[in-house]
Amino acid sequence: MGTFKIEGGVTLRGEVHPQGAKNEALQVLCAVLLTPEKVIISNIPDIIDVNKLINLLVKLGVKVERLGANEFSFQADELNLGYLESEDFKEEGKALRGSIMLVGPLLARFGKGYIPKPGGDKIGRRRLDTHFEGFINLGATFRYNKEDHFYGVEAEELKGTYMLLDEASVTGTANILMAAVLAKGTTTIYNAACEPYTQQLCSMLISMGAKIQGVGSNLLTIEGVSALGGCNHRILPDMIEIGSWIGLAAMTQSEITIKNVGWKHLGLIPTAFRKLGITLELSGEDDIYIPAHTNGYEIQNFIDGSILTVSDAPWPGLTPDLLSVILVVATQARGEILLHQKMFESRLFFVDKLIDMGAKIILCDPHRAVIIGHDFKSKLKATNMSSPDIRAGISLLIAALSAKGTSIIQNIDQIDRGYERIDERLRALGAKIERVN
Ligand SMILES: CC(=O)N[C@H]1[C@@H](OP(=O)(O)OP(=O)(O)OC[C@H]2O[C@@H](n3ccc(=O)[nH]c3=O)[C@H](O)[C@@H]2O)O[C@H](CO)[C@@H](O)[C@@H]1O
Ligand SMILES: C=C(OP(=O)(O)O)C(=O)O
Repeated sequence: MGTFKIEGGVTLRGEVHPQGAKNEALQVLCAVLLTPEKVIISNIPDIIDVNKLINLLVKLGVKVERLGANEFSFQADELNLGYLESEDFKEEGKALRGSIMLVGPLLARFGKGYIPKPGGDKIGRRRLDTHFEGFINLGATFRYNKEDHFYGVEAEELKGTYMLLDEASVTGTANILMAAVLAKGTTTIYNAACEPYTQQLCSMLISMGAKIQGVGSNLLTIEGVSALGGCNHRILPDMIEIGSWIGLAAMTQSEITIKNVGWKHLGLIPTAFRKLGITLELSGEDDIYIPAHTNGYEIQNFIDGSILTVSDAPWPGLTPDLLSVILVVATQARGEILLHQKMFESRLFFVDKLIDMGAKIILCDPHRAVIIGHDFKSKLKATNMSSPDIRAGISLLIAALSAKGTSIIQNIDQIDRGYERIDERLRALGAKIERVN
């Protein structure tokens, strides 16, 4: 596991180009299994999780060709389904959360889909009921081997039906959708997740020949077709990375322009940062300009004067993946905030490290923290820390960049899982960051 050494307190300046969205990439890469024809995907981020998934596709027999730095073609015309029952798959398949979405397309096209309990961030319980209940509704039989945590679904034929999901699971909706596009008849998925990731998956599937209505809403109607064809698909900019750059600019009091952000797909993200008092402007065609916050930033209260609460919610609510960044940015704001991470129960424990660095935070319970900002009157102190999950990792990195002195962050694979060449891109803005060992 690698380590970052960061000399904090340096003001940054310049332009950044966001990478393609990790969570969309994981969905659309799985969708290549739905057709024997060639699928070309561009703007694929070069990050650990995505590369692991591409590697799994290769092992499954998908022909993968690199066409450019972030562009690949995929052809799933001769698959080696025996790989699904191998020991290697049991190991490799659990290395990331996104691998769970291999199941839906495999079930739809080949009548069987298997997966070891997938990994991903250790941020609380991450159940898979929604996924498998969806497949069962479509007519699949389900089995689970408790000893080696191996899941399987099989079906001779999938039949469309109405289903109301028990929660608007992002990967669950994508998985069921990819099964339903090749099912017989009409499937209706109510309480579907509608994040831009899933909207993009829908638009890719439609260009492959799928019939889907309700894209962008929580009611998807899918009329099954007998086969899908190839397509070209471009992944959106990563909205979580964009939010991370906004937070980093504010906290390091740096002037930064984020290029080609896909503003109309950012939902409440700009609003959430503005509520913290951060100035950000849509500039040029589709860029975000953040001026240097030399006078700090002041958290707004609610209209009635009560303390601002920022909480997550399924889309179009605020994504849970940005709350850790918002939390760290609040440690230098003028004012107080209550941060409520509703979805995950273990995502806030990294605040201990921020408290060690001098941040004023009260962790009320695993889901809620009160943050009292320093208004830059006192800087965070550099320290040694380890990245527990991807978003806590980037938040600790932002804290280290704004802190006084030299910090060490271990376990940076957690950051590399989701942020492409982050150290290189930070250095281009003037940051003093090195990858040591
Ligand atoms: C690879 C990928 O795409 N990962 C994302 C995906 O994970 P993933 O698809 O695994 O997350 P889910 O949407 O299934 O659920 C996340 C958590 O939120 C809870 N939950 C979910 C829906 C709901 O309406 N209410 C509720 O409380 C679930 O019980 C679970 O604990 O979505 C999460 C929620 O946006 C993000 O954090 C992850 O980055
Ligand atoms: C939780 C996340 O990722 P994953 O679902 O892949 O663990 C994330 O991207 O913040």
